[in-house]
Amino acid sequence: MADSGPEEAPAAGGGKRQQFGSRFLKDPARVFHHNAWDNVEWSEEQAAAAERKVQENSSQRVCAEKQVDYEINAHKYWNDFYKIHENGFFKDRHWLFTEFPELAPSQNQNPVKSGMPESRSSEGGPGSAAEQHERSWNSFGHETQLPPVQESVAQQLSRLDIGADEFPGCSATYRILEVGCGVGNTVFPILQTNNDPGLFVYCCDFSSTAVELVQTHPEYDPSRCFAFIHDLCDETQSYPVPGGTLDVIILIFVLSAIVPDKMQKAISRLSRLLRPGGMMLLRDYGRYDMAQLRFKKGQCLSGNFYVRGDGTRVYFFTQDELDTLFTTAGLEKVQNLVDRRLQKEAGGSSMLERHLQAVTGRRKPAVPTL
Ligand SMILES: C[S@@+](CC[C@H](N)C(=O)[O-])C[C@H]1O[C@@H](n2cnc3c(N)ncnc32)[C@H](O)[C@@H]1O
Repeated sequence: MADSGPEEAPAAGGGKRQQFGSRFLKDPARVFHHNAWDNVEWSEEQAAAAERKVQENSSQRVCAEKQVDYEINAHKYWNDFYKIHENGFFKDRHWLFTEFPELAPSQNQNPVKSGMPESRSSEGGPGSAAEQHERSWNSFGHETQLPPVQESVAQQLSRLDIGADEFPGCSATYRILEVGCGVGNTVFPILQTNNDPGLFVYCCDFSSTAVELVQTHPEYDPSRCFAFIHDLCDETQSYPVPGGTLDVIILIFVLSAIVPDKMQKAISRLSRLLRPGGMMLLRDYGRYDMAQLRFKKGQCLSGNFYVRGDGTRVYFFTQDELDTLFTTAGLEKVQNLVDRRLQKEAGGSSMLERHLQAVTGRRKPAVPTL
């Protein structure tokens, strides 16, 4: 599996790594001195070549019958992915805390809140193709004894024997939810790094195999974390927290995995879980990422949406599209950036990789009702 996940660039002056990396290519003759450069712009010819490549690989679409299969069995394709790869991809997320300082310790400036939200929204109440994946994930060991993760959130909550006004993490003062958490490559670094006693981390994925791997991780601690199975496109499933109670929602390479016409509703539902001033953090594939350029004819589902050889799907965003999705969901833009990295390939040729770094957030305070 090729790994185009962000690497650590040495910091300017030997200090802390700067946001989005700081190894800039000032002298083109030095391009082969390092295997990655930050913030490299394409020439007009390169941009035109990328556009041609996408036109070419989009010219033949996957048939309707297969498209339906990829949609209704999406969770099964991801289960198969995790059954094959388990948690075997290792890459430390050094960029997590530099690019998303909201996840680092000492972010909990909120006055101690009661467990209950200001208001409840309708969300409330407990209620190998692998090489085509252009990034890799952290590796975590796990034990073999598995908890009953096939049960719904409601069943898990009833097993916890909590009342209707209580929910996991209800006494926490800083609540983070990661959606599409996979095997916990973001969740565990947060739990390891952020020792705020008021922190509680929720994480979900629609792959039961992935959630099992999180729940059986040796560092999974139910007093600090709640992992559950959840399909972010399923409007009939509720989240295990009331509306308006989350400080941060994280989406890392997950929005791109869902069908584009379900994205807006998914983001809008999530937005309602944020407290006023809460943040939604997203990192995902950008348009013309080299992963997009590498797709072959016959793998395109719809514009800029493709299926990999293992049946998992991926969309490539523009900044404007993300801006519309987030602002329509009632969020105000804090930051929306493209991370442009030039990665030198083993063969010597080089390509540009773009990962969108869109940090768009701060839910507007609710309009007071008369
Ligand atoms: C590319 S992986 C990223 C995993 C994780 N965020 C990370 O960066 O390690 C995409 C993840 O999204 C999950 N996913 C895809 N569609 C989903 C959906 N509709 N609801 C919940 N999770 C979904 C997949 O199971 C998979 O774990």
